[in-house]
Amino acid sequence: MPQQINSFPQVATIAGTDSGGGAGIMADLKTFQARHVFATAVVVAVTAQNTLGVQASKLMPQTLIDAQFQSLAADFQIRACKTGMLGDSNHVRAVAANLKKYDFGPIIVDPVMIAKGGATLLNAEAIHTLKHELVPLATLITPNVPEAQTLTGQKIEKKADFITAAQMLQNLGAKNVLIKGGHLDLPQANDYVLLSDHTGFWLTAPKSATKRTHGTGDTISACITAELARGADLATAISISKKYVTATIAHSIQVGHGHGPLNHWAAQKEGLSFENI
Ligand SMILES: Nc1ncnc2c1ncn2[C@@H]1O[C@H](COP(=O)(O)OP(=O)(O)O)[C@@H](O)[C@H]1O
Ligand SMILES: Cc1ncc(COP(=O)(O)OP(=O)(O)O)c(N)n1
Repeated sequence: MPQQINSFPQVATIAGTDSGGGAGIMADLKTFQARHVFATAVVVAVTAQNTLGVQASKLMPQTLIDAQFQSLAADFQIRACKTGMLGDSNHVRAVAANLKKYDFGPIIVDPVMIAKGGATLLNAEAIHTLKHELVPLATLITPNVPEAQTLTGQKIEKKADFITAAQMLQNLGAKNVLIKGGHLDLPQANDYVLLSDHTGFWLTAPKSATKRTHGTGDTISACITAELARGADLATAISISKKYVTATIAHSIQVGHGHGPLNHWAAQKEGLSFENI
């Protein structure tokens, strides 16, 4: 009898590494593993980083970016992918060109700009390039409040501002929008979702009083990528991912001396299976 080939959902992160293990590709890989998908990665940048900040970083040569995409496309069936730290204009352009060339399924664009410690992860010129060349390719864009404000010019303070900014991001070409509200000084972590059919909904969770939030944006976007690859519809993938990131923040682990990393085992710790968190 021929051996049955087990097709396992395969995903890709296209982003930067974090030597401290809390954010970027490292957070993505931990999330993918926890959410039962097979993780692959295109390394765009390498950072020397820990929970105290980014000490150094370097962007990969563009030929190596192209080669990594080619390697993945030649051997894997990538069902969904996400982008993170892209560094500069040329690298945003190179990633956009590869995402047009290869079908990696739904594209989740996390428009990472500044690390929690304040380091710039996307320069000013690259913001313009991202807005015009990568955002139009996005199945879903997942900015935090400062990133959404930068991309739209819309100040975000109250609920109506989230809705206006989300509509502006759709006008830039993103099909669906998730604006994450974790940066606002509120007792709740409120996020707003605007879907391609123009319906919107809020996601709300209690805000944990902790500074162990390094990699929250990476984790929620990686979880959405994983859930889409496993077959969920977008609204369900986003709702599951909000629950997952909330659990990883609420059950924090003591690692490092600054903005600590999340607990990617949190769902298991709560006795929640990967299907029903
Ligand atoms: N202290 C917190 N407690 C609970 N949820 C949080 C907390 N901080 C952020 N979140 C949630 O984590 C996700 C990402 O957070 P946010 O800080 O807004 O974006 P980013 O990590 O990209 O800067 C969002 O769902 C947000 O609501
Ligand atoms: C390589 C790399 N990518 C992304 C980030 C951003 O992480 P962080 O500052 O914790 O913010 P969120 O992931 O929560 O948006 C990074 N620091 N390094």
